[in-house]
Amino acid sequence: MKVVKFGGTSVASGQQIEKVFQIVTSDPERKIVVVSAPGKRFKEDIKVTDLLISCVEQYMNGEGKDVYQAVVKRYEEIAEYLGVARDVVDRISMDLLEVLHGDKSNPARFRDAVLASGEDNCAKLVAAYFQEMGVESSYVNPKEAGLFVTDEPGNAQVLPESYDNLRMLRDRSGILIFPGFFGYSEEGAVVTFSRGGSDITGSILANGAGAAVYENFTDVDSVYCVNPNIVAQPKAIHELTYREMRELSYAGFAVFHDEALIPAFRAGIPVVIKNTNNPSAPGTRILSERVNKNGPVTGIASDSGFCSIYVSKYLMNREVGFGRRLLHILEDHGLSYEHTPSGIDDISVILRQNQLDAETEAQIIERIQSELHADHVKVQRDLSMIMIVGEGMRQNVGTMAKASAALAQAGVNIEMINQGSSEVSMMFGVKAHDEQKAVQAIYGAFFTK
Ligand SMILES: Nc1ncnc2c1ncn2[C@@H]1O[C@H](COP(=O)(O)OP(=O)(O)O)[C@@H](O)[C@H]1O
Ligand SMILES: N[C@@H](CC(=O)OP(=O)(O)O)C(=O)O
Repeated sequence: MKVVKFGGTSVASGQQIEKVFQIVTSDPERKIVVVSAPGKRFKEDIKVTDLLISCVEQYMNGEGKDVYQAVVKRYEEIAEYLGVARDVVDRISMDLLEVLHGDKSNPARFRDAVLASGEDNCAKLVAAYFQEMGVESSYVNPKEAGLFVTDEPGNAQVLPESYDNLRMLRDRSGILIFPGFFGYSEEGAVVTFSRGGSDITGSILANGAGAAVYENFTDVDSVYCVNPNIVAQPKAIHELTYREMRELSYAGFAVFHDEALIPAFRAGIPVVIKNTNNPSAPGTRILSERVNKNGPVTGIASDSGFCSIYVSKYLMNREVGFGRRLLHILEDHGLSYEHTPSGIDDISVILRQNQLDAETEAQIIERIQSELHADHVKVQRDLSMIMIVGEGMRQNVGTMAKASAALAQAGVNIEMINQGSSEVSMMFGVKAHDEQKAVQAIYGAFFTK
């Protein structure tokens, strides 16, 4: 049995959902189908989830209804194209209106309820279409199926008991259409995963239901060794380990959510990334182990929006607890960090800069100076992190030298280097305006020579 997930681009229009139908019904093993909310139909289009975010703002501020109408229009157009009965869309528009008029006393909860409706309504529509096509199928609600999550709005994590509950899905007949992106807290509230989280739902279901494989359908033939929006027609990756993919997704490969690997990995279920628009292409397989047929580097990922807090103090190396006290200050301000490259007398803490407003920055600098007696504290904003990943890097000498030489040749100044302790990754920090140039230079050094 297979669990199959279709991303936003795969359910963006009636034409796309026809392809979904063909793909699902062409293989009797494809039994559990996870869908996202309708995504972009063309480059400048707006995803339904993004429309719903605007809807939340409009309804919180008591403004107009035009975004609500734009959301309903997306479902209307899909239903019309597919010939789905009008009352299905009427129900969708009434349900969404009810959510929008619901309790707003907890804005994060209200937001999650509205955002989750994007996938929930899409699953209802797809199930109705499959039924009209004469295929036994049903919409499955995550609460009824037992997908329970932590009560962290916009950032839920699956609760372990969900896996046993979801095993029961195996016994249901027909094709099950399951909305991605959200589950329910133990108190019964809708809570979403982080953005792109329908990938996570698919992986949880694959684990719970004991699937033989988790197929993730998107709009590219494979995972490429570099973001195709940065390098034109990059090399395709045919096989990756879970560890490589987790590092690459975490560092910027938006094609698959980094938190979606663990549930499949724990159950040893292979993940296959495939293209809805070209389903016969073999795609990319993500497995526990692979034969290393490529060079030391498997992929190069990058992401912007980071800042670093640089702290120096003479004899820092001898001061027991310095790092702990520094991180404790960040913890007090509710900040999470990504990396901590360090030297003898200095340490940098890298964070996502959207967490650090000017006021928090000033408070933190003041505390580091007064409580830790640092010699120097400096915050640098607008950094990008570039991650080079590959299982083959463990046995290879000179990867760092080759990458830094490529950056020097391209005129990119390296702000910091961190050799990942996992031994399969290394990271370079550069100024955000150098990100593309840096990725292209490293790609050139490892993949075109
Ligand atoms: N290394 C990569 N390989 C393939 N695609 C990538 C990579 N990095 C970024 N992407 C982008 O990820 C997109 C697919 O992810 P996403 O937009 O979330 O699709 P979906 O609608 O299926 O969820 C691709 O169209 C591509 O632009
Ligand atoms: N629709 C949600 C969840 C998701 O996974 O979407 P997509 O499959 O389009 O990445 C989002 O936009 O975040």
